[in-house]
Amino acid sequence: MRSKIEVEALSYKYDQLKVLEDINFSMQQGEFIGLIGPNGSGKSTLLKNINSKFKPQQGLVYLDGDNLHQLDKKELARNLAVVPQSTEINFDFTVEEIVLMGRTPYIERFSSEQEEDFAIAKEVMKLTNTFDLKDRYINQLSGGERQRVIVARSLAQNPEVLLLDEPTSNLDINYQLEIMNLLKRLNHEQELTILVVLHDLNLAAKYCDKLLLIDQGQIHSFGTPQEIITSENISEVYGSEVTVKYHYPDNTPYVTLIDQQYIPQSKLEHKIHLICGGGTGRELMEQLVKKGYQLSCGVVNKQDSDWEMATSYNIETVIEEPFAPISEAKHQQNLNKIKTAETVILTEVPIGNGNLFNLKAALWAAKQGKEVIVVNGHNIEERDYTSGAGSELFKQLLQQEIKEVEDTVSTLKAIDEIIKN
Ligand SMILES: Nc1ncnc2c1ncn2[C@@H]1O[C@H](COP(=O)(O)OP(=O)(O)OP(=O)(O)O)[C@@H](O)[C@H]1O
Repeated sequence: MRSKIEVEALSYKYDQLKVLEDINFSMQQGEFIGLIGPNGSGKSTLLKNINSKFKPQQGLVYLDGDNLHQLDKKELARNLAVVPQSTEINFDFTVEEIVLMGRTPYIERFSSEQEEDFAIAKEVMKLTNTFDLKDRYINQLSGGERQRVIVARSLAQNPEVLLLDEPTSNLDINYQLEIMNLLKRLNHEQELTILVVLHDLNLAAKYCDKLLLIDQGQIHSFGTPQEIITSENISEVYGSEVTVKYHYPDNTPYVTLIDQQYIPQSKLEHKIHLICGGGTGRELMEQLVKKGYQLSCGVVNKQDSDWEMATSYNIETVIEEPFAPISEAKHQQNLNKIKTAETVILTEVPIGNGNLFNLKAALWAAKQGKEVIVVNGHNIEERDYTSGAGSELFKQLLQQEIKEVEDTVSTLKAIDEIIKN
C-alpha cells in the first residue's frame, strides 16, 4: 500500500538556521498522528513543509506517491487542508463567508459557490458548533470561536489529509475535548488522515494512534503513545521529571509533572516498601509517587487492584501468580526489597492463609530495626480469615517499635516525621 504522506530525508533551514534535519516518516491513510516536542523543536516548520508552504532544501514529501511540492495548488487543497497556529484575517468576513472559502479549490474560475458548497459549509459549521455564529463577523469572535471556524473552513475543503497546528491552544477544556472528539470521529468515520501538533501530552496520548516526538529538529522517536510517553523520553527531550501512569485496560499513558524544586532531596532519597493487597495500597501508592518517594511494593497477586496500580506507575513490585498463596521464594524476594528500604508500610490488607507471609515480612522488618508504619484503623479480627494465626502475628507486630496509624493521611504524616528526624 502506498503511504498517504511520506516524508523522505527532509531538511529545512531558515537562512543559516538549521531547523529540521533528515526527517523520515510516513502516514498511512486513516492514521491519527500527534506531533509533539518542546517549543522551538521544529513542529510548525515540519507542518509547513508538509503543507507546501515551505519547500525543503533537501528531501521530499509525497502525497499518495506524488511529489507534493509539484502538485497544482488547487489539487493539493482538495486533498490536504491546514489549520494553522494563528490566523490573521484582516477583513470583516462573516463566519459563513470564511467557511465557504474552504470550497475555493472546487469552484471553477469566474464562477461562484453552488448550492452544494452552501450545503457543505452548513454541514461543517454544524459539526464544529459554529452554525449559530454564521452571520457574525470573524473579527468579533473570541479566540476559541474563531479557532472552531478555522477548523470548519478546513473541513469544507473535504480533505483526505488534515494538518493542524495546535488546534486546541485557544480553547477551554470543554472545546478542547470537543475538537479532539470531532477529529477522532472524522478519522474513524471518514478515514481522514490527521497530523496534529499538540502541546498537551495527555491529550495527545488519549486521542492519537501514534506520536512523533521531535527534539531539536530531529525525530527522537515515533510509535504508539505507550511507546513514546515514557518518563525517560520526557526527561530526555523536555528536561522535566514526570511520572507516567498507564491507565488500565488500554494502557493509555497519563503524565504528571513532578516539580523537583518542591521535593526535598531527603524525600527523593527515602525508599519506602509498601506491603499491601486487595486495593488497600492504591491511594497510598498514588500519594507517595506524586510526593516523589522511591517506592517498591509486594507481595501482591497479579490482577489484584494494587498490582494494577503498581504496574501503572512502574513501581518495582514482587508479584505472585493470580490468587496463588505467596510462595517462599516470593517472600524471600520481598524481604530483599525490604532490606533496601528505609521505611516499610503495612496497609490494612485482609489476612488469609495465602498472604500470612506479608505479615511475617512486616514483623521481620520491625525486628531488623526498619521504620515500620502499620495502618490499623479497624479491628484486625474483622479482616483476619486465618482462624487466629493472622491476629496472633499482628499482635506480635504491635509489640515491636512500630508506628501505628489510622489511615492514609496519618500514614503520610508519619512518613514526614520520620524524614524530619
Ligand atoms: N520564519 C522564521 N524565520 C527564522 N526562524 C524561524 C522562523 N520560524 C521559526 N523559526 C525558528 O525555527 C525553530 C523552530 O520553530 P518552530 O516554530 O518550527 O518550532 P515549534 O516546535 O513549532 O515551536 P512551538 O512549540 O513553540 O510552536 C525555532 O528556533 C524558531 O525560532
